[in-house]
Amino acid sequence: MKLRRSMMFIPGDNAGMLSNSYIYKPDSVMFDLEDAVSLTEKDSARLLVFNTLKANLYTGIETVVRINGVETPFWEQDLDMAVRGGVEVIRLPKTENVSEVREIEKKLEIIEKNCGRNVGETKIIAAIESAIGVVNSVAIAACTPRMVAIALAGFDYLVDMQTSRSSGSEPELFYARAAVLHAARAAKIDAFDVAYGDVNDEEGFLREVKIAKNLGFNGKSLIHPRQIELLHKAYAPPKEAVDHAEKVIQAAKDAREKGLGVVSLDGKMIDPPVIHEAERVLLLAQNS
Ligand SMILES: CC(=O)SCCNC(=O)CCNC(=O)[C@H](O)C(C)(C)COP(=O)(O)OP(=O)(O)OC[C@H]1O[C@@H](n2cnc3c(N)ncnc32)[C@H](O)[C@@H]1OP(=O)(O)O
Ligand SMILES: O=C([O-])CC(=O)C(=O)O
Ligand SMILES: [Mg+2]
Repeated sequence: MKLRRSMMFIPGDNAGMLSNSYIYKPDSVMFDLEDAVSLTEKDSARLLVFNTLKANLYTGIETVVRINGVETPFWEQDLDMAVRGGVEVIRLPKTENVSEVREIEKKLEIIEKNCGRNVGETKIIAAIESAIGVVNSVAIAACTPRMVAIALAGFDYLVDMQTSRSSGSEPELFYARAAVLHAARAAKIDAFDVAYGDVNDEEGFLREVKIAKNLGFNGKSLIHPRQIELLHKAYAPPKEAVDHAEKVIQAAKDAREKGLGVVSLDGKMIDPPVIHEAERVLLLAQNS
């Protein structure tokens, strides 16, 4: 089980941020070659990100590269560089349908073979940034074992929907959040909520984190290190939940040692999903 609460964007052309952001300890870092990088900087950013990956600075932090979309002239070079650099996950922006993922998969397989990596080793996260992406998200989430998560990307999505962010309960994101989350859960993969753009608005950020957490998202895409600790704290399980999870794991262990198939705790049956949830709670507690 892997924690994916915080995935922090780092612009791929910012050498300073690329070289020291491991200090902030997000669960994942996302080196961006897409919208954070201007057209004139695409080539130099690609090289900078390659050197960053090769330098192995981000031990214990999942590395993700957001490549440019398959409709651009950049994506094949982005993919080649990222895989050769040893990236763990490719984030595909503005994903609209399964055929785009298939194109990425085909190319990934060739690059992995060429550079001696295991075929299938490079994972994919599809970012859903449009109405058509939301509609197709069930198929996108389930289309390949490489897919480890899908992410809702609120900025582009709301432009496509011809609306903008409100504050409060954000009805404009409700359908997309619920749809993307169901697609992820049906495919048994992780789900990321939208990035929050106002890095100085702690209250607004936490309000949004609460919505995402209560709906069931694993975490959020982030754009500033200040958001990491706030997010991790909000996802920390309460003490009662941790105590209960410890009891569940102990009861399961005792039953296994006694050779019992059925586990019970305080008269209640403990089944595999309950044990799985207890493991998740303990993992969150250990890392918050
Ligand atoms: C719609 C989309 O596509 S969103 C995804 C693409 N966007 C991005 O990638 C943007 C990522 N974020 C950023 O570039 C920045 O946070 C900005 C531009 C929003 C604000 O940057 P700043 O004004 O420098 O913020 P601030 O002064 O508060 O930064 C404090 C420190 O955090 C660092 N920092 C800020 N954001 C980041 C980040 N995303 N990653 C790593 N370090 C960061 C700064 O370098 C600075 O470090 P220092 O103290 O060592 O100098
Ligand atoms: O992918 C993201 O989280 C950010 C983004 O591009 C968007 O919201 O349009
Ligand atoms: Mg976008």
